[in-house]
Amino acid sequence: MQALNLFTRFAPNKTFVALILGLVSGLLYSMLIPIVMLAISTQTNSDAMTSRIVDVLGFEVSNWTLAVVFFTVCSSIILLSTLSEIILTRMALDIRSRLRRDIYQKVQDASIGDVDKVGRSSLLQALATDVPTIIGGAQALPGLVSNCVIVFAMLGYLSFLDLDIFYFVSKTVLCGSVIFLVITYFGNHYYKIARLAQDRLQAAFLAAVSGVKELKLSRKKYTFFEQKILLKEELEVRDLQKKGRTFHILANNFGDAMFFVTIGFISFILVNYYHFSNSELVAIVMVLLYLSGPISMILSLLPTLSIANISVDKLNTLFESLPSESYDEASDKKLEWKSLQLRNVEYKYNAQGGDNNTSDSFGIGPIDLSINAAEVTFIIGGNGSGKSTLAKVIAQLYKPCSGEVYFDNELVTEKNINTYRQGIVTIFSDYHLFPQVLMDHKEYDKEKHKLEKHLKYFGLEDKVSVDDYEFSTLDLSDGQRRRLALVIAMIDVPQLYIFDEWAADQDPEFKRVFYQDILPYLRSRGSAVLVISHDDRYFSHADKLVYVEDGKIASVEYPEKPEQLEKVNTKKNVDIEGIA
Ligand SMILES: Nc1ncnc2c1ncn2[C@@H]1O[C@H](COP(=O)(O)OP(=O)(O)OP(=O)(O)O)[C@@H](O)[C@H]1O
Repeated sequence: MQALNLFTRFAPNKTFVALILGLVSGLLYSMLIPIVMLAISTQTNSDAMTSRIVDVLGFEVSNWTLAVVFFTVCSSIILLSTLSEIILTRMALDIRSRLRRDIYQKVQDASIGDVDKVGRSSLLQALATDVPTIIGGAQALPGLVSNCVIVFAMLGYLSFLDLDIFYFVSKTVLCGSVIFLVITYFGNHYYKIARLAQDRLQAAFLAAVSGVKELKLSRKKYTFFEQKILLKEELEVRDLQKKGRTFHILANNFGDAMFFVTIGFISFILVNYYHFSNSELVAIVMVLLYLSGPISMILSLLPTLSIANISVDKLNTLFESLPSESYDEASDKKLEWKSLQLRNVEYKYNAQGGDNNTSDSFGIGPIDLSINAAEVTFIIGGNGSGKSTLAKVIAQLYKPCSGEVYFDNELVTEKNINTYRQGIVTIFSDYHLFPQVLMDHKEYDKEKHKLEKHLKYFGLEDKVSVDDYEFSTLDLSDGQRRRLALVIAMIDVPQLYIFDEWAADQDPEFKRVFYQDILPYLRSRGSAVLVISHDDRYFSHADKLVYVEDGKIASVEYPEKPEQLEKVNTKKNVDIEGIA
């Protein structure tokens, strides 16, 4: 029923209409047999028949009134099923799009820590598997309703034909349903485990794609990875789904078999105990045969709905793992500040629970630190000392477990965090380059020229151009990609820049340009600039040097400025001031 709840939540009107259409078409379908039976039974009265024969387009039509009713019902069924199919397809597409949008939104609103914990593979699997499975369930629903209506109406008609046979068939259907549900339960159980295994398979596949170079260069590693990880998950999913599907097929066929046994039992055994007239027996068997179609439909649709329910459960769990971290709708208005202060701030990975919640998970703090506008602060320290973690707390991407963050005198809360984030631009080591310029039309027209100047300044003008919001290519060297990221970052004038080892893969010339030209330039525009660096040669260019050791601030220094900064321009000799 989770699937039905989801549909009524996302598309209440369409779900309602689709169910009503299913119900009405079920009722109409169930009218066909009584109409035909009535037509046949009236044929026995030949006088009445002769009087009712009408000539239509050269054909003799007996029982004219019933014929009109029959064709009206048939045309209504065709009309309703066409309408229902259109509504259903549109509803399915609506729900699919809503579910996908909900997933995008959840990822956007959740904390980085939660998104990391859930992982790319689970999110992709939700999009690739759960959403289509739920849509399959949505499409099965009206068919299920209409077939249930046919079954109930036909059972009603059977009770009118013969009460004893009705009781017999009802009891058989009830017993059959219980056994069917028990067998289906086992099928669902395997599908549930298979669904969890699919997440692991997706993770393994992503690893195989990301690590294709490493695996290609080592047959030994590839064999181990393929046999022990990728194929292990692949075969597990396959085997679990096979078991699940087998139980579902058994349940379906058991249902069908039960039904045929019932018809046979009535036709060959019960007839000997009850005295039916020939026409009664024909009517009963016709009703039973007619019932077999809808019952078989219900039996095949129920597993589809059960699997859709498993996916709804999975999606709900995913959504619960991605709670919204703030209720602040970021405003476009930039909040200006002169100083960002961390007071007694602590952050610990996996602090909110989860499988990896071990007491020895890494944490930083308690930390007291100020980052000031128009100041270049370097964060330095050994590998794994917590520099990037600290930078992510400063960027308001990681929420401190304790302590407070202030922008000037304003405390960061769930109400204002998104707005403060709008004034921060970062290039972390796992930065992402979008192939498009993410600006609206007005801003793009205004900034395009500046973008082109920046590309030239960074020596990229022969490599990348921008046309109609699109970069011509992102197939660049690592150093060039980072330069392109900086080109984009510099378009804006944010309150705070954070660069995490930006210069690590730059050639010596661009390293110098970064430390000696770019950082002072960004500072001169009034931004606070935070740089994580291992380039000790340039530490003297910082206004403030924060040394981090084992998640804590070991020292803060204010280096003497070198008297004469070596002024070096890019290959194209464009002055940094010229790019503004
Ligand atoms: N997503 C994560 N989940 C759990 N622990 C993490 C995560 N990212 C980093 N860590 C832990 O935090 C520690 C500090 O990592 P961090 O990236 O902050 O170090 P760093 O000082 O920037 O190192 P480097 O100079 O090598 O970039 C690491 O030792 C690692 O164990």
